[in-house]
Amino acid sequence: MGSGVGAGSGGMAGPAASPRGVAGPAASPPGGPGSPAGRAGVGEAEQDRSPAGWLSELDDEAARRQRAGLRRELRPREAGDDAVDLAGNDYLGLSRHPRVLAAAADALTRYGLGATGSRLVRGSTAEHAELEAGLAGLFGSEAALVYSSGYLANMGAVRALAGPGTLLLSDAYNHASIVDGCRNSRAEVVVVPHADVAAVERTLAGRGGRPAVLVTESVFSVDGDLAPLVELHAACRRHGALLLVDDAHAVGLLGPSGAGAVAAAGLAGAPDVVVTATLSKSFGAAGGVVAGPRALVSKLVDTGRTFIYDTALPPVVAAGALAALELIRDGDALRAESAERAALVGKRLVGHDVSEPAAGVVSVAAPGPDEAVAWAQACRERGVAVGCFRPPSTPDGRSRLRLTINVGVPRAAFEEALNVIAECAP
Ligand SMILES: Cc1ncc(COP(=O)(O)O)c(C=O)c1O
Repeated sequence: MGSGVGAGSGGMAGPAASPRGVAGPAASPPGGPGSPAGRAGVGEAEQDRSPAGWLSELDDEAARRQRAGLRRELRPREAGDDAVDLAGNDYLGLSRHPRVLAAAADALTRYGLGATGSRLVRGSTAEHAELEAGLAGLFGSEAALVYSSGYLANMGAVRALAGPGTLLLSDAYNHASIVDGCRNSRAEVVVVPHADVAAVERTLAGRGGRPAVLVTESVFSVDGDLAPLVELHAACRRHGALLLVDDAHAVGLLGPSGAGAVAAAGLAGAPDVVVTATLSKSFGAAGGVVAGPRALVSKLVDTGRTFIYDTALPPVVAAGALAALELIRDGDALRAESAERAALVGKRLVGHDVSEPAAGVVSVAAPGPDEAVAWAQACRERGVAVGCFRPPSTPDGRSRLRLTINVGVPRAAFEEALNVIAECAP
């Protein structure tokens, strides 16, 4: 494995779970199985193999994570939680849209709660097929395949495109699901500096006849910046490499009819571009998708382990996502509102280092991790939920609040929330 992919996945330290998978040196929880720290606590002396010994080892690991500031807390959200949501990913507010709920309720009575089996056994319904056709239409691809999560879609797509003998380039800020897909592929993985076209070009120039694939997010999940897709694609074309783009944070918000950043870049349907996305953000639902050539989808159905050996997305969710897809296609007004609100953040938080939002994610830099935590906590106490990111979820020196634009929040409440943030983050 090349440099960097071993840096870890799913690192998170703040109150909110990190959507990012590669986050610098400490991203792998210390004490993880097989890690030096994990072994150190057991000691060089005889290891206690009894159940009690194992439990005490787990306690030791937890204590080490506590000391390193890596304990995470699950905070159940109650149905009536009236915090203004600037932390979730329900960008278009569709998770509660009446048409989405009606479609899901109807499917619930027809199919019951679960899919009852994997897609190839009992889990495929007309709703899945319709959703796949609709998503292929949205992305302008020949075909699309729905997964039970975006995580599994990314794992499956990377594995299908890259294997032993492939040179796999992965942006340094890619999501954990991509990082894990890279590890799982057994390709030679090179982590390229974030959004660095020249580094991609240089790395591809050294591929020496091997098949090569570049994988990147479009809109990055923490800072909300947009990868230079046109330039990255041109570099890939020059070197005969494939481009795999995770459009999770752009679908619904960017591009014609909300088709995403790949479509906005004029790359929809390009034969050397594959798109993945999740239905858990703008769709307000759950599930993931891989969109690309029919031959790729056929390979995924025949051989993709994260597709074949996983219980299907529940039909109730597929039906809700299908209704959300229609709303996304007709959602120009929602997209305009989202863009307006995103632009408002920088204007209201004057004096702060606010990122230039490409879509629905805006980050506000904090001087350090303690300030980021204190700001987020103060906001929460005043009824505003914001994301808080600090190392190891972010690189050192890049602690920040992550604000997401949810147009389901009434405009007045959103604007008042910005005032609260300005006061809580002096
Ligand atoms: C960029 C990106 N890709 C993939 C995923 C995984 O999607 P899902 O939550 O549907 O598994 C996420 C979610 O956090 C994400 O932010």
